[in-house]
Amino acid sequence: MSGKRKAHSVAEKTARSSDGGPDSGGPRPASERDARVVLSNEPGSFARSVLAERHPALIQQVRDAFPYGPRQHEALDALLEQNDNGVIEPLAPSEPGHEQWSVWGRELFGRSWFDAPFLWAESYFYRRLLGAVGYFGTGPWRGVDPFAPFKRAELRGTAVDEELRALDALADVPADERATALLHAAVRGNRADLGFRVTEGDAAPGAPSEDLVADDSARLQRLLPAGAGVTVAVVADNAGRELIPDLILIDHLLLHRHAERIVLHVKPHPYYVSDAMTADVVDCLRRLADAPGEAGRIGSRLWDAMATGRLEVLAHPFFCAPLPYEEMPGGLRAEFAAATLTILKGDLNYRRLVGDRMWAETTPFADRTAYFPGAVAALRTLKSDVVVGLEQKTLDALERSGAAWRTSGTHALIQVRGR
Ligand SMILES: O=P(O)(O)OC[C@@]1(O)O[C@H](CO)[C@@H](O)[C@@H]1O
Repeated sequence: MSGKRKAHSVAEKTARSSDGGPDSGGPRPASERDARVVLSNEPGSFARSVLAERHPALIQQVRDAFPYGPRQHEALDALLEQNDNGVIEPLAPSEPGHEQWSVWGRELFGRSWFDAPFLWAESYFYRRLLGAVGYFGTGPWRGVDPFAPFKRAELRGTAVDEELRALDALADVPADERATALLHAAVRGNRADLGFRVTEGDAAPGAPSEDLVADDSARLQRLLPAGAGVTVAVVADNAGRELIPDLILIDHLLLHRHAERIVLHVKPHPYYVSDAMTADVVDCLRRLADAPGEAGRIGSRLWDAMATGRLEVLAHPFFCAPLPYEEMPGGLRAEFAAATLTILKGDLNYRRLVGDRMWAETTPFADRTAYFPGAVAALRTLKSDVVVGLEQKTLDALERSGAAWRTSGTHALIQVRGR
């Protein structure tokens, strides 16, 4: 497993010069025609480090976390070998999702994992990992979340205790200030990404160097005036230390009538290590409700909101698909269209929202999200190369820093496109 990645400027120069394409050293293109799809075959690139370092390390962590039998170990060995040196193989016909993945992978099977689009390769890696440990099988490991130990340990940790205790002080802050604080806490919570920590280290959310490269928080709040009786969709990302602040923000929006109803979209099965499923929502609600003080009051209100339907959890299969949101199915599009605002959390959702391409960083966020039904907001810690909507002066300052600002998790953004 690697240590810290080299400063992105080295990797980026390598990546930009390697293919001689529009990204070779010059400014990145804004048009979809020219902005190349992120692949994992660029030497020194972040995407390559994920497949070459993060995935093997993750396989080892999963092996160590469970007393799997010979069958699971053999399947994990095979996945590791494929990931490192082999080619992409289709799911067995007996595997759930075989037909769908046969369509999604028809032009990629037989090619190196590194030559497939990064978004696709990573999504398929997690599907193959679940297959290897029997998650979708008919045996005793069916439905056993291979990432549950990591998510559980994080949720039970003392860091969460401290974050819950801090809510007591926040209870006395004026409501509008509290809203801004909770919005920023939800963004900082996105650093709590267990997959990210496999190679980037244990960066705690809210580190002092946290810096917003774009902040549309005021515009977001203007979209949700009190008493408007609207529905808000929240597309969750990670469980634990990200989902807790997300739920606290949701409670605030419901309590102060910034939303009459909130739909929380989670993953239908384990994904990207710490991505939240319904079981993780329940664990977080229990963690809140069992806590003393303001956290307990929040937990009780959210529990009641679930009972009355003001808070509803949905788990659409599309959230584990290797596709951009531009290709979302009609039913999900209708869900988002019915919401006054859809808030997407996290880095992967951002990549799927704007398109996993090396866009010019100043490409307007509104351009890249024009297809999305209704107003949309992204709350994201930067943990991968894709970024749009930056002002030129912000980009120049970030580039001058020479730091790996795109992938280190030290910077974040709140970007909004109104209706
Ligand atoms: O969506 P999240 O949890 O904020 O981040 C997901 C992530 O850890 O996985 C991908 C690379 O492995 C990147 O999108 C990002 O680094």
